[in-house]
Amino acid sequence: MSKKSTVHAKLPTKWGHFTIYALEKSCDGKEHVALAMGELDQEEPLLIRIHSECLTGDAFSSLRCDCGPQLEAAMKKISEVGRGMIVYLRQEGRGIGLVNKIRAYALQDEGQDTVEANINLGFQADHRSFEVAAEILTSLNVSKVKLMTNNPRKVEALQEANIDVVERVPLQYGRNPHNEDYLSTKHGKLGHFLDQ
Ligand SMILES: Nc1nc2c(ncn2[C@@H]2O[C@H](COP(=O)(O)OP(=O)(O)OP(=O)(O)O)[C@@H](O)[C@H]2O)c(=O)[nH]1
Ligand SMILES: [Zn+2]
Repeated sequence: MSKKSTVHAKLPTKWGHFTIYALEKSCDGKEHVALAMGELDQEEPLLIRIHSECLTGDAFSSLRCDCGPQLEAAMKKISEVGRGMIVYLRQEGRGIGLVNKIRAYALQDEGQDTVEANINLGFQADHRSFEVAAEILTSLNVSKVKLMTNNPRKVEALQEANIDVVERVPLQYGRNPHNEDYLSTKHGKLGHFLDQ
């Protein structure tokens, strides 16, 4: 990714002052975002979160998933440390898009779990690639990280792309009666590290 394809500006938030990077020319053609705080290219590993877009959870406080509380917790942790980055990937619905995610929700309303719904719509259980996250990190000179996630695939994807993941920081927030089944399916079928 060339430097020309990245624009940045100040972004004051509830959790302190970030710099927002908007990335125009990622390998998948989507407009991804990075929110950064502090010096990025120091030897000390950077606390980061790779967050997949969830309009319903991130913007509308949906209780069907855990995305909103995870995003808030990650921004808060970064502000406490004073240094870190959120890589916000435009991978709505684990990569199937918003309309298909709502189709999947409709199937879940009829009793299917999150994986069965994806498969019945003709998609993989998880349609994402995290290659683009590594591309973004590299373009911003980040090579050594502590990764906030419960998803082992994110750790593997960064390692495969030669990003040094020195620690996985668990990010278990936002469990509620509406997302109990969703979280247990993530644990049982998608292999997420989640306390049951
Ligand atoms: N297809 C589909 N996508 C969903 C569903 N619920 C949430 N999502 C999407 O799932 C993505 C978040 O993935 P999760 O599996 O919750 O978590 P993760 O990113 O794999 O792992 P963490 O780093 O631990 O949060 C977001 O893009 C959401 O929009 C669903 O029922 N079906
Ligand atoms: Zn969500």
